[in-house]
Amino acid sequence: MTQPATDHTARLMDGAALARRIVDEAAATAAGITSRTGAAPCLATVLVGDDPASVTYVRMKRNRCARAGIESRHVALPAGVTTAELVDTVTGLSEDPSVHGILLQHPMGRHIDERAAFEAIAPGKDVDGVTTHAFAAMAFGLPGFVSCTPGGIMRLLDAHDVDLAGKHAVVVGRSAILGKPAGMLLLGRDATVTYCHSRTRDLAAHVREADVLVAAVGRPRFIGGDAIKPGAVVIDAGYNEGNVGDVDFDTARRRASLITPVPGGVGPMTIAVLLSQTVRAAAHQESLRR
Ligand SMILES: Nc1nc2c(c(=O)[nH]1)N[C@@H](CN(C=O)c1ccc(C(=O)N[C@@H](CCC(=O)O)C(=O)O)cc1)CN2
Repeated sequence: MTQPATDHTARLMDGAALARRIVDEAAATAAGITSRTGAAPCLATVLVGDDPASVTYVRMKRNRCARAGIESRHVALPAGVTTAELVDTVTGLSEDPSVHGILLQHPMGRHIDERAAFEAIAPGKDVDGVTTHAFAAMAFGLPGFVSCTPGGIMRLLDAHDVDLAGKHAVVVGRSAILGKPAGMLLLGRDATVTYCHSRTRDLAAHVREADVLVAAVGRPRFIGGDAIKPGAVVIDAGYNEGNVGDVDFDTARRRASLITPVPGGVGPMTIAVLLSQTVRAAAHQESLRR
């Protein structure tokens, strides 16, 4: 993996192109389900409040669904909704046989118990991989739905033939739907995983040791390229305002062997995995009804 640190530019991992292929596959599966059952796979999207970034992400998800022949049923709740009301809404969708998958957009507001809200999603409809059930299955290496961004990261690594066994993967960030599951998935592929976070001492020293770096802190250009090990694979899962990642791309690409751009890297993969898992959920629910 060693590369000279000068006169070098990393190869881009084109998440947008790979996402298009995954969405095309999902569209073909959706078409089959629709012709067999007379009803398209259906994703319920639940949005609390009107945070502009969340509004945009949910709109993007619904647009991609429409293009893939997946119905999306949107539930917009006021910012002041209580946890109990949100749980009731999600429980109703979990019990509705015409809904195959549920997406509850995060963040939901500081007054909401997000864990309680996520846990109201029936495991079979948790196409966003946010429940304890999904996390445990993923951690044990059992089949199930994975959290979409970490799932997208793994698909990007596989598409670029990145061999993870024995490699040192450093995950910067420990959120329940990104950093933590990303580290577990890498561990499941025999990487040696270090988690770093806001209380980590001398972050740069850890980053320097990373063969594979996953940046998921949510702070623009937080990780400078100078700390990146020459030849490292750099996955930037940051989605900060202005489409800026967590890694300083211009300096990082001079040292990395492979790097995801922002935009066009991990972001589109997140949505592609959501659609792919939605049609899988619909196909599974259809098989149970036969
Ligand atoms: N319940 C969930 N909430 C959130 C998730 C999630 O997976 N499940 N992820 C993030 C944000 N997110 C999806 O919700 C997301 C972020 C960015 C993108 C994306 O495609 N970005 C583009 C650029 C955006 C643009 O063109 O405006 C890119 O990187 O190319 C998709 C999804 C938070 N919440």
